[in-house]
Amino acid sequence: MIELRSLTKTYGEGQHATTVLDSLDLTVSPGEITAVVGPSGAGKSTLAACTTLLERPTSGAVVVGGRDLTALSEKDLREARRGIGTVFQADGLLTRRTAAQNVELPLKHLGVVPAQRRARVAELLERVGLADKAHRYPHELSGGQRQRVGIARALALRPGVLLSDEATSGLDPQATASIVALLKELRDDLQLAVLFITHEMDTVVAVADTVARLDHGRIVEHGALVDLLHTPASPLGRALLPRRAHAGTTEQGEQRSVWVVSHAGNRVPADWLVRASRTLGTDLELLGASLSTVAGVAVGHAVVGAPAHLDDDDVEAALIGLGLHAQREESDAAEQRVAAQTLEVVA
Ligand SMILES: Nc1ncnc2c1ncn2[C@@H]1O[C@H](COP(=O)(O)OP(=O)(O)OP(=O)(O)O)[C@@H](O)[C@H]1O
Repeated sequence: MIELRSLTKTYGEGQHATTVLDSLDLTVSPGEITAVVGPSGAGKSTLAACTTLLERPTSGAVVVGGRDLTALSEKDLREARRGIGTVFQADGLLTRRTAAQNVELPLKHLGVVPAQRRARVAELLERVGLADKAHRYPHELSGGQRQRVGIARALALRPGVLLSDEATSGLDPQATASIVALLKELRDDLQLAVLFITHEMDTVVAVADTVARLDHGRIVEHGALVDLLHTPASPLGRALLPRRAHAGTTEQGEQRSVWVVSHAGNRVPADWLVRASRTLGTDLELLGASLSTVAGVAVGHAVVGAPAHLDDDDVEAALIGLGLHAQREESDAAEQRVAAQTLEVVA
């Protein structure tokens, strides 16, 4: 478990002081992946650096396994840091060492005897699916494989916490998916607490149990991924599953009302569109959808067009009656507002 308590980082002094992390509180429990997202300059890198105490926080506590790292002497801190494994965007592997030798490094530094080192390295490479690549050099591995070696190395000293700072950024979708699957396996098998810092919203939806949005050094939104995706009013939920704008007229020029529909829970019948159309006595039109299953729960939204002659209250009642959230899009301006909000979060 890792707890950041009232973490504050201020650079400079007096008039020139800039507070980059502002009394930030965040807890990641064992067996949980928490993603931290936020626009450029929000403080994500500073958060990563302060979590490992590579940067000293100005105030606040970083508690790992019950110990406040900020209160330790340099010697004790070196030892306590072993509780946090780190993986960064640049894999940081030594180019003239093989995968096995790279994974072995932290064990060597710690003075683990050779026979034990070999056994542990073999176990770690097996764990990340690279047992057959032990003697390859980094340039002989793909980006995703190099990142797996980095993860194996981060796990060498059996940390309880894994800090991933943009570890999947720059990887292709397939490699990202394989790293995401590996992190989930490690979360479950080793009960790791994973702090996953990223700017990639797709990856957040694939990997996170909980999500925190960082803005100007503060956590401005925080919750279970599924809850955020089920809350149409949540800027983070919208940024995680952005929607496209749809016109208020059909291709034939007929007026229609446009509704954004999302699952309010898990009890929505699969044929909701057919049922709502039947209730209203006319076909609703599916204009777009972004639906998926996260942790066994249907999430996402659909955009539905209804003929203009229908009463808004009737359309809303038909959709809500099926366990859906339904919100009528008022105008193009409303869409632009949503798009702007989404960009603000993602940018
Ligand atoms: N050493 C420093 N001295 C002064 N200001 C700094 C220092 N390091 C970072 N900052 C400022 O802190 C703010 C947050 O920077 P940080 O790199 O943590 O953001 P970020 O969310 O990681 O951004 P990005 O996604 O672009 O990497 C920025 O405004 C940056 O200019």
